[in-house]
Amino acid sequence: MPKVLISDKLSPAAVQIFKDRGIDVDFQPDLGKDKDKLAEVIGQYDGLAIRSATKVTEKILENADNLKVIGRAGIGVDNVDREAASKKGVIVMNTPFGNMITTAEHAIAMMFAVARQIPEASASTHAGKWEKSKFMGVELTGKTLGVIGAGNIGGIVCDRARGLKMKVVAYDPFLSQEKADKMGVAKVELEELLKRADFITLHVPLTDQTRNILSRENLEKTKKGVRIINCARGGLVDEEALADLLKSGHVAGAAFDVFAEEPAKENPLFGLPNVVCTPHLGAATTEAQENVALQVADQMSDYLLTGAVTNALNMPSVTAEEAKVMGPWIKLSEHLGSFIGQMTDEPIKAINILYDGVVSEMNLAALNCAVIAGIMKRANPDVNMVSAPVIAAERGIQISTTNQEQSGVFEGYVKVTVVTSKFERSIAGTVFSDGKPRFIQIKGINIDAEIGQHMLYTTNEDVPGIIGTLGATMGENNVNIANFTLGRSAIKGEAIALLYVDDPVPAAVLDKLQSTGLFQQVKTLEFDVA
Ligand SMILES: NC(=O)c1ccc[n+]([C@@H]2O[C@H](COP(=O)([O-])OP(=O)(O)OC[C@H]3O[C@@H](n4cnc5c(N)ncnc54)[C@H](O)[C@@H]3O)[C@@H](O)[C@H]2O)c1
Ligand SMILES: O=C(O)CC[C@@H](O)C(=O)O
Repeated sequence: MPKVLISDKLSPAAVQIFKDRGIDVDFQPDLGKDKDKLAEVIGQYDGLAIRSATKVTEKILENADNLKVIGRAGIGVDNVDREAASKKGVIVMNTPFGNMITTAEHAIAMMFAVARQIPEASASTHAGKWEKSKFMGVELTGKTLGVIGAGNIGGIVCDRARGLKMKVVAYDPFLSQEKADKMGVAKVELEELLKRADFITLHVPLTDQTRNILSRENLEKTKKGVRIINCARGGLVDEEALADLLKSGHVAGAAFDVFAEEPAKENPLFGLPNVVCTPHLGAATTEAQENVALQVADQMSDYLLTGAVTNALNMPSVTAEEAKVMGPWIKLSEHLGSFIGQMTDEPIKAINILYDGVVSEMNLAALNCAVIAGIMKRANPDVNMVSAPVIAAERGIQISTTNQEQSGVFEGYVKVTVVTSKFERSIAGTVFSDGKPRFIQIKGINIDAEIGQHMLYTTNEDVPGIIGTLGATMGENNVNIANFTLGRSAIKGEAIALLYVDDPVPAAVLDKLQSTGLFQQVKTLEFDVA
């Protein structure tokens, strides 16, 4: 039974889902804050469900020998070392939609709060003062809202702001003109947004491109009296520069939910007038927390129990239905990769994968991962479909794919070709109606080989006596043959044999075959047929 650790304060709904799905779950909501303890226990778990308090560092991952999936109940995964997770073969998934409405509403609430100085007016009223003239606000109607990042949350903010009769301008290099028109927003460059906006709200992830996007220089380009809202990530705005501009009166107000350092105990913005701050509450509603907890528990359970992949950031998605239909093709792809990997001692420069017929309509991204994993396992048996593409990219291996309509007698097949500086090698395979993968072509020679755990591959010139020699040598050495497949390029041309045997062929038997002088190549192969 797979075992999952919940190391942050997730809604109890998640615990119930895991239990209902037959997963053993440990709910330890404060463990995420104790990195030493987490590193000590993580090795026991197949899954880790988190919010933002748990930091999944390279060091934690080093100890996570059984971990298969990390599920973030939320959107931002900046608390997970994704690169280290990918290299370790651990899927990282998030719940991109569960808290988007709640967070967008928080941004709108922050905009109202800063426009009307509600927190300060409330504190003053609580204190028995009646300072009516002190808290003069501004209307939102007719004002221009500048939205930086018009994705899921930014898109909802645009929609709500239009409902408030604001003019909306959006800066997002990935927003198409068509989508902007549909949303009723003006797509602008950042410079123009800075010049035009009365309010600016940020909804981008923190990346190398967005870090400090509101730098001192950019803040100085804003309209005098602008108000700035950040409910996305700390680090997007130069907080020192913003504090200076608030003090000088250039910026009229700011509303921040996220800070460069969190938990924020000290910050240049703290204590300044008309700065509204909340402690990263963007996603903190009952509805959103329930949504993300249910989603993350379902997604993680699906993966651990069926292999279905949803909302993964380091692996193509595979639905439960696809996982079922594609299972044998994924296995075949891994075997094809494994054959090539075991046969190739040279550094690989490129991998070309051809998908023909029925398989060309499947989820090719997942099949590619399986081929690459099969190839890479030769060098590192711990490689899986998540880590293999990362390792291949690190090694500069070019991956290309072609898909074509059914071209021959098979309903579909996969052909893998690797290119090294010395040669090209290819192998093709298919899945028969019994759901069993078969090799159907090696080096352009047609065969029909069942795939077993232990196999022997030989190449030779097509002359009489080869079958007898192979059979007799195996028999004399007590190696039982389960299946024997032959193929040749032409009469007296190049010939190959694939033997599926019950036990690994001992090295002494390989030497004996080599010493006959009949074979160009004699090679044992192992396949993970489980
Ligand atoms: N405060 C909170 O509690 C809270 C809750 C949820 C999400 N968030 C954060 O909100 C942010 C946005 O989340 P989302 O779900 O809308 O993400 P999203 O991926 O749907 O949208 C992000 C948008 O940013 C755009 N973008 C990327 N790079 C850009 C750049 N250099 N300049 C301009 N635009 C760029 C993308 O094209 C995309 O449209 C994330 O950082 C997320 O972590 C915060
Ligand atoms: O879990 C939270 O409270 C914050 C979540 C938020 O930052 C997110 O990126 O989804």
